[in-house]
Amino acid sequence: MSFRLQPLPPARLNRCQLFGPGSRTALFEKMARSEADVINIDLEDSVAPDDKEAARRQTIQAIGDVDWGDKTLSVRINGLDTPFWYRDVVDLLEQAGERLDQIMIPKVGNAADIYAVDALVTAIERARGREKAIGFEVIIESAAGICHVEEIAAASPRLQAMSLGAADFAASMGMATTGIGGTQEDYYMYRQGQKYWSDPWHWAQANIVAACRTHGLLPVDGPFGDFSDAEGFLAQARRSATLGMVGKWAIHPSQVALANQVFSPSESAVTEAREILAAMEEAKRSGAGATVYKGRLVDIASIKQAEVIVRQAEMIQKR
Ligand SMILES: CC(C)(COP(=O)(O)OP(=O)(O)OC[C@H]1O[C@@H](n2cnc3c(N)ncnc32)[C@H](O)[C@@H]1OP(=O)(O)O)[C@@H](O)C(=O)NCCC(=O)NCCSC(=O)C[C@H](O)C(=O)O
Ligand SMILES: [Mg+2]
Repeated sequence: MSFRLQPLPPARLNRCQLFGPGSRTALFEKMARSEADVINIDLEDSVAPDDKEAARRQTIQAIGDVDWGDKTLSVRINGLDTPFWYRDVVDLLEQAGERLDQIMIPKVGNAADIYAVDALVTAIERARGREKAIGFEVIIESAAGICHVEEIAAASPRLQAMSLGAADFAASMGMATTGIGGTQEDYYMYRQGQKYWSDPWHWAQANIVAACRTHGLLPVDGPFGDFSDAEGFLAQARRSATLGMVGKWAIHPSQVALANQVFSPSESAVTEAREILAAMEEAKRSGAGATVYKGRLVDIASIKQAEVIVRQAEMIQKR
């Protein structure tokens, strides 16, 4: 292990981030009543250019008016290549109350993008005497973003989470697909007359997880477009969880329970984790650094794995 310890990510639940357009006010109360841990009101791509101003105004109003409970409340601003983003930031920071937790910055390409938004946010926070520092979450959804993923993860102490945005990512990379996440028909190995499907999102996800874990951010899987395909969503989410991601977006309420199911540890996993911690305590007392649990080796690394599961279970219990 390097002498520099791996920082822990923010200690909060992020199993599901439910999105809704800032232009569809009728959805706000429904989003607030959902079981999602994070709410993302969108001012970016789900809002038509002519509706941007109204969506921004309605979003600011709803941040104060709606009871969001204990959810993390985040607003996705417009991209830095648009004329809308600075006004999103200024109005949100000047007019929305302290209930706003985060802003989500889309299509980030390098650390300077974060620096620019941070400078603006910091100036407004100081000028207005805002008490709570706004957190940032970012979307990696371009070739530049994935190339600079590590410097982006390190770019600001405001950063809490990083998501893969499969749709824009596929477009930026020139991928031959219009699917948003999930298995792609033509991405397969072929052997002896059989097709074996592989995962075209895997390498980008693994890079995001490594950057996030290095800098103490929450790695999150983005949207799965076909909300009528629950099995496809579950398979994608399970792969993401296996790689180390902590949650997934929902672009329709039907996906919330699916994400919560995958990213909550099962009762048996929690029991097993607690038993491993107890077995390792016992081993430590007798001066051993490793022991056998259910016929397999467990050691100091197993303690860290078990602690992640127990910490997650404790946060869920507290909700
Ligand atoms: C996808 C939708 C446009 C579908 O809306 P709708 O046709 O109204 O769906 P249903 O009729 O099936 O809705 C059933 C009930 O659920 C409520 N509903 C719908 N959507 C939501 C929601 N997001 N949150 C809460 N509740 C919702 C309906 O009102 C119905 O309620 P009731 O009548 O009382 O039964 C819509 O779901 C939608 O707009 N989704 C979010 C789209 C969005 O925000 N997209 C942006 C994120 S994805 C992205 O940007 C890509 C990414 O950046 C990348 O590059 O990968
Ligand atoms: Mg996008």
